[in-house]
Amino acid sequence: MSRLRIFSDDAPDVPLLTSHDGDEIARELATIGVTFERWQASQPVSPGASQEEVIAAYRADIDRLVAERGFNSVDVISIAPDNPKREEMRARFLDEHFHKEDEVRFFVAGSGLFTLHVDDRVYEIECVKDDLIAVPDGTTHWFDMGPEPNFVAIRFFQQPDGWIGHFTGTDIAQKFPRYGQN
Ligand SMILES: CSCCC(=O)/C(O)=C/O
Ligand SMILES: [Fe+2]
Ligand code: NI
Repeated sequence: MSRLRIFSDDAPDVPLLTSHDGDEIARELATIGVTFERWQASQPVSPGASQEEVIAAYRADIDRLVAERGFNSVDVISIAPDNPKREEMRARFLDEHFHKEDEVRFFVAGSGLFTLHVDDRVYEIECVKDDLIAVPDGTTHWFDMGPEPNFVAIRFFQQPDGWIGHFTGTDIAQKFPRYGQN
């Protein structure tokens, strides 16, 4: 189940709000310019589906988003718990960073934990199957796929070079819960 927790950035142990309600999550995130939606596949997506099959199942929503936001490319990233590179893949996103484009991800399967740092608040969002999150460019954040990562996600890119992270050098991400800690 999707979950939003909001913290003060100096109190990682005490959530100010916890919600599993999709409409409430969308409302809270909209206050910081983040879009949260739930999408339904137009046809079943089997566990071993190709990129093309995954994209075809969400074609209408993908086309809508591309028309609204002008993306240049769309790809599918997939990681299983036995991936031999899982530790380095996890580590890549664990520290606070931002992008010079919106970070837009749709979870076709599995889950992951996005944490956004906006002003003096921290917004932790557990995204699960069917969740779309769009984080505005410049928003400082980190992402934890957990020690046994398991997700398939569609990524949308505006810039031609794909994923580029700008790391802030802070240690705030280490002070907040890792995925699955609570
Ligand atoms: C679900 S893909 C997430 C990894 C990523 O691209 C990123 O920038 C996390 O912050
Ligand atoms: Fe990111
Ligand atoms: Ni709960």
